[in-house]
Amino acid sequence: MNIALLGYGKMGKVIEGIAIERGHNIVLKVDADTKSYSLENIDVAIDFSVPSAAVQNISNCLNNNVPIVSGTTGWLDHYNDMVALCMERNGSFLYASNFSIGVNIFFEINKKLSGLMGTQPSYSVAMEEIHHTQKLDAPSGTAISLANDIIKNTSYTGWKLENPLASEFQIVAKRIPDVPGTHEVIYNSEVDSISIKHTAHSRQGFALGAVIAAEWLKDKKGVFSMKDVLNIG
Ligand SMILES: NC(=O)c1ccc[n+]([C@@H]2O[C@H](COP(=O)([O-])OP(=O)(O)OC[C@H]3O[C@@H](n4cnc5c(N)ncnc54)[C@H](O)[C@@H]3O)[C@@H](O)[C@H]2O)c1
Ligand SMILES: O=C(O)C1=N[C@H](C(=O)O)CCC1
Repeated sequence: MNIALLGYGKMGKVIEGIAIERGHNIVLKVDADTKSYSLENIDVAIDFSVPSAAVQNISNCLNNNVPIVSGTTGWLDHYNDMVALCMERNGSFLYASNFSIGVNIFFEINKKLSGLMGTQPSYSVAMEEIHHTQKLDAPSGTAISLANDIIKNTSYTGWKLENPLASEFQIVAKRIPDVPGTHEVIYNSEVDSISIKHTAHSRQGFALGAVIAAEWLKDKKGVFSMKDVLNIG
């Protein structure tokens, strides 16, 4: 496949290596200083850029009939607009807050556990996410995905980074040098606690998942997530 990388930072570079290993060509790299570019002859674009650029990058692909895989976080207020544009253009759009297989399995465990805990009022929930110090958004996109499933399955109405209301739970976002991504969901009662935790050891899992998603999306039309690629959940 001919791949365009929209964002050539930490993730873009790891994705490049994996895509080449899997026999693909990186024919375009777009970064903050790119003045203009053409999407001609691109089979699929992969966007790992910055929150302020994601909507423009995704729209540009959809408007040029280029399938787009997006892993950028921190722009989801505009997700429904991108879904609408994809439908209007009969395009191909796949977003995932986390492309690693392990986290997508973790998402399913979180759904199951929150379903069980939803009927246990003696437990309260909290979440902790840890990432490297260059991360622009907090909490992480992955933490927001986990939180949305907890809210669906329990009586919690929302989350806050600080000072949650009684009906909300706290997401603690820590920034520590070089941490690729750790997420923990903790249920606490007077008598015990249950926690589930995912620890990424590097960016390889995110990047491999994004390339697999791009291979999967290339000849499909519609709006998808990593659940569709992995056929889980
Ligand atoms: N979904 C996942 O699995 C996953 C995994 C890791 C990171 N991420 C997300 O991916 C994004 C990128 O992460 P990173 O660690 O590579 O960050 P990074 O800061 O290392 O790289 C981002 C790159 O985007 C470039 N950029 C800025 N403006 C741009 C524009 N208009 N068009 C294209 N590129 C532009 C920057 O110059 C930079 O090189 C973040 O939002 C992060 O949260 C998602
Ligand atoms: O390094 C990052 O930034 C990451 N972002 C994603 C998120 O916000 O959940 C995935 C984990 C790494």
